[in-house]
Amino acid sequence: MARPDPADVARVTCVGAGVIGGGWAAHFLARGYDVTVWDPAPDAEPRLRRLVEAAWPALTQLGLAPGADPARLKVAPTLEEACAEAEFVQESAPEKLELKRDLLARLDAATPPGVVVASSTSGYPMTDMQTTAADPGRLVVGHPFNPPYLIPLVEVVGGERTDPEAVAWAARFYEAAGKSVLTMDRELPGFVANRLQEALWREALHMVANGEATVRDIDASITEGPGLRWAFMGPCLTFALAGGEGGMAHMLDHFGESLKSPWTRLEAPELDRKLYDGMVDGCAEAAAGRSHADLVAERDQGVIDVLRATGRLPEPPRRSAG
Ligand SMILES: NC(=O)C1=CN([C@@H]2O[C@H](COP(=O)(O)OP(=O)(O)OC[C@H]3O[C@@H](n4cnc5c(N)ncnc54)[C@H](O)[C@@H]3O)[C@@H](O)[C@H]2O)C=CC1
Ligand SMILES: C[N+](C)(C)CC(=O)CC(=O)[O-]
Repeated sequence: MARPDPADVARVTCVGAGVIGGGWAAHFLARGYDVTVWDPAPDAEPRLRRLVEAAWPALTQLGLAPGADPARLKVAPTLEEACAEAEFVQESAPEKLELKRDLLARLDAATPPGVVVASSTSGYPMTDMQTTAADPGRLVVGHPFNPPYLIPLVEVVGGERTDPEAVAWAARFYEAAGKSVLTMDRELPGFVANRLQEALWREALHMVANGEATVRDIDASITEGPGLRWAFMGPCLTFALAGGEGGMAHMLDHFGESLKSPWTRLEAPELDRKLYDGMVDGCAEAAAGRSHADLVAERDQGVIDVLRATGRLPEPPRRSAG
């Protein structure tokens, strides 16, 4: 078994180098790891290097590990070469169940025995993805949030055939890599945060589909409203304060009944052409001329400012992982 101590990992492999795989690569590079990436798309490498370059100013503000350098990013020509010396593998391929199943089995075959392989899946239970791997025991979910180089949370959970030791190892590894870990002891599609986000998202889509609110209204209702509180106090404690000095007990006595009135729609709306175009056009209008790169820079600075303002800037890494 070639599973190093989580704090001693020096070489990480990222498979799939899109929004999330590229974001993971930037995070691990900034934390001083040697990062090898494999992605089958012909344009993957220039896309990845652009993403890392765009992320680096934010990462520099947060503090780089000694020796951290984008030059320590290597792009491998094959999956097998990418995994041959990996001490940890993060899979971030498209969210398609069959693809994940096949890919995780290939990663398992190509990675040294015992090394943990984590999937970035947004919601598939590992039990459904680990069905064809020869060693399903080392396969875990490590669900990040975009961008993984700034949002601390990663949700960690195993499947029915995952070795609990691999789950515990992954949690310790992510902590050593500067993440904030929520370890789940059972599987739940969508884990914790995406179940919450999806409920809100379904409702947003219904409101746009029905012409009840615009994309701008929906975004402003969060950024000018509950989003300000959620950055530092979750929905439960926030609502406990809605009960005044009576706290959550008074909140439930007062507003419990209204939960039964049909405020929200739990069925997803049909994603027809009209809704699709309404969301795409609404977002273009809300962007108000800002390019994708502008929005990424604005978001990155915003996250750093919120972390700083709420006293949660991560400790800068003190030593190189390599
Ligand atoms: N976009 C997001 O906000 C988040 C996405 N995730 C999860 O991360 C994973 C990746 O999503 P994104 O980065 O958004 O997708 P993406 O579409 O930006 O990137 C996917 C990458 O995978 C590559 N790819 C295609 N086939 C592949 C294969 N067979 N093996 C390896 N790589 C392959 C593509 O070339 C592409 O570069 C998904 O499981 C998704 O659910 C998790 C958290 C947030
Ligand atoms: C859109 N998404 C469901 C893929 C988002 C996530 O999984 C987490 C995030 O970054 O919000």
